[in-house]
Amino acid sequence: MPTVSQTKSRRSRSLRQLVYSQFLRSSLIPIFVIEVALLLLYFGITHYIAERNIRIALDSAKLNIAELAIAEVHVIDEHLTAIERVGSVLQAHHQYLFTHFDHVMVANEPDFETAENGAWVKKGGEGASLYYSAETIIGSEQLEKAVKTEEMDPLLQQVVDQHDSIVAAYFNSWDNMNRLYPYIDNVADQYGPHINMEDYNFYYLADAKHNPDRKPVWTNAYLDPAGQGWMISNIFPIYRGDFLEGVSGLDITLPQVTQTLESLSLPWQSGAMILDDTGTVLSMTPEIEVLLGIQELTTHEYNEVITETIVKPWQFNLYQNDSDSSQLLKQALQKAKVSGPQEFELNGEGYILVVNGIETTNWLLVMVTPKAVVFEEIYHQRRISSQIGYAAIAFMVLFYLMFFVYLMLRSRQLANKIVEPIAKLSQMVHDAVHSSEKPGKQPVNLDVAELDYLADIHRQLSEANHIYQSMVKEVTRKNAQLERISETDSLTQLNNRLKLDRSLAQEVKRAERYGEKFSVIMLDLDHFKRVNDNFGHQVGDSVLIELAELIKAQVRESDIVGRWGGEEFMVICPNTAKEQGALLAEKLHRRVEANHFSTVGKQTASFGVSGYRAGDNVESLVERADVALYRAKANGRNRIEIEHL
Ligand SMILES: Nc1nc2c(ncn2[C@@H]2O[C@H](COP(=O)(O)OP(=O)(O)OP(=O)(O)O)[C@@H](O)[C@H]2O)c(=O)[nH]1
Repeated sequence: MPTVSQTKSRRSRSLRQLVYSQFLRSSLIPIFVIEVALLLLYFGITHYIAERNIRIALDSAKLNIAELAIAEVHVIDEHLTAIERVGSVLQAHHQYLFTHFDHVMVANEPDFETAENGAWVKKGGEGASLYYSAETIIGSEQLEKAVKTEEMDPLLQQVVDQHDSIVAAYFNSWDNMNRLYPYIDNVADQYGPHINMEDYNFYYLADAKHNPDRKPVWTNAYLDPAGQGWMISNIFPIYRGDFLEGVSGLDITLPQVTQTLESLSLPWQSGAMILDDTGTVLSMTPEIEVLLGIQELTTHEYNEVITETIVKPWQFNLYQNDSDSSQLLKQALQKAKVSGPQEFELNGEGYILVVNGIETTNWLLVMVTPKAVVFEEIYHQRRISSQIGYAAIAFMVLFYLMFFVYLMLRSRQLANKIVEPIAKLSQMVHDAVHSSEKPGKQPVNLDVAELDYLADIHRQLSEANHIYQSMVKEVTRKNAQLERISETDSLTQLNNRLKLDRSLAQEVKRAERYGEKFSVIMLDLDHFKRVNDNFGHQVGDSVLIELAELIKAQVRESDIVGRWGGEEFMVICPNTAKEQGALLAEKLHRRVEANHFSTVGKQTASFGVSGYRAGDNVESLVERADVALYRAKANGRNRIEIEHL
């Protein structure tokens, strides 16, 4: 017998699934949606704030850097102006010397000699060194100049000794004389035999053609012939009247310029460089070296004599170097000149570039600031915000998983709480429907009031149903009893005429359908009237009862025996041909004849036998048996007659 759960419809969902899906819809999905929305909001807001902060910080950084750059330019400008002031003193002194050349008196004349290479130099090691190119013929004029310019030495010495940034002070004459402090021991070897002053920038830049205003002039970076490496010079012409006697100068090495640059208080790990008017990097801080991928020139190995101006290689020229970094810097620089601080990107890093002119020299101070440093704090904040966000996501996922498991368990519990009593109730109904047992009177406790109520109603219904079923059974039994009575002869307890008629009809149908044979025996006691007359009706009745039992005892179980009426009986023999029916009649005849009936003694009976023929009905079949019986009576009784063919 299937249980309730087994008979569950396949299309319907179980109550447990229903409860679970309701939980899912009403709790989990809304929570998930809200949490995702909150996270999106969080990330959106923090992103917006960070971007806004970056924009504000960028603007303020640009402003700060620009202001700072102006201040730094002032510092450099002042530095250069201070050197120019020193130069002016030197210039005034040298001009005075030449203006009053005739009156100059020198106490201790130095000794001179012609070096091996033909250059004419001062001996000794006192004051400044003196050099005359071998190409200049040393006459009295040259000797006088060499001697009288000894007057320059104390001031040259003082200038160099008192100013850290000035490494050398000198005077170069139009006829290729060089007087330079500090003293160069091997000056002839250092300069070589020939020097043509007009070939060097530290001379020609100050001449009448390049410097008609006779102002102090700053050279670009060049390689010092005097052996001090890479440097720049502040030079100024020395005129006697309109005649250019020569050019005096102060030397500053590039490392010193760089030192000045590095001493600037640059914010945010900014780098700085000074560009001269040709676009050559005069000096740069290490940050710019990294950016440009070149190393600043500091020292120089003097393997050869410097015979002309040697400027920095083309790689140092921002306009000529075609590397990506140089090009980027150049573009940013040109834009910055027009519209202020510029942003550019190099190797995935963002930078801010600011440029300012250094008035004194016409150079440019370029400051480059990495954005990452400017925004470090903001980036840090953003990283923290992101980390908080990711932690929130992780927490949310964890929480959601835990909540999911919790709700699943809860929903299962709830589903069980609802499902189990319903299943119990369903099983009860199922059992009650399929069981004949009387339902119990005890009320059922299902822990759910509504279900208990339902169960109680069901119990009452079951009780009523049980009573109804009992009544139906009783009625059925009575009906069956009535049917039996209606088909039974009350005297002999054999089948009555009604039952015999029904059986005959049934056998006729069966014979028609299956082609079976069957036969009918009709028997009638002979002269029964006499029994009644002689012994009374009651004795007659008992004779009939005795005969009924006798017949019953002789026939098969499958034969149908009945009282046709009065003292006339019938035996229906299914599946029995007429001939066998006749044999049975014979047997009955002998038994009746042999029987000693109580009170009345011997009795006889007459028999008529007929067999089913195709096309027969009950009437025709019975009539032929009846005719045969009549013939038996007519032929003397106590005999058997079989129907005629
Ligand atoms: N005691 C008793 N007698 C019955 C019953 N039914 C019919 N009889 C009698 O049976 C007798 C039948 O008589 P008849 O028809 O003349 O037949 P018979 O005397 O047997 O003569 P045959 O049949 O010609 O040999 C009548 O006297 C009926 O009253 C019954 O139920 N009980």
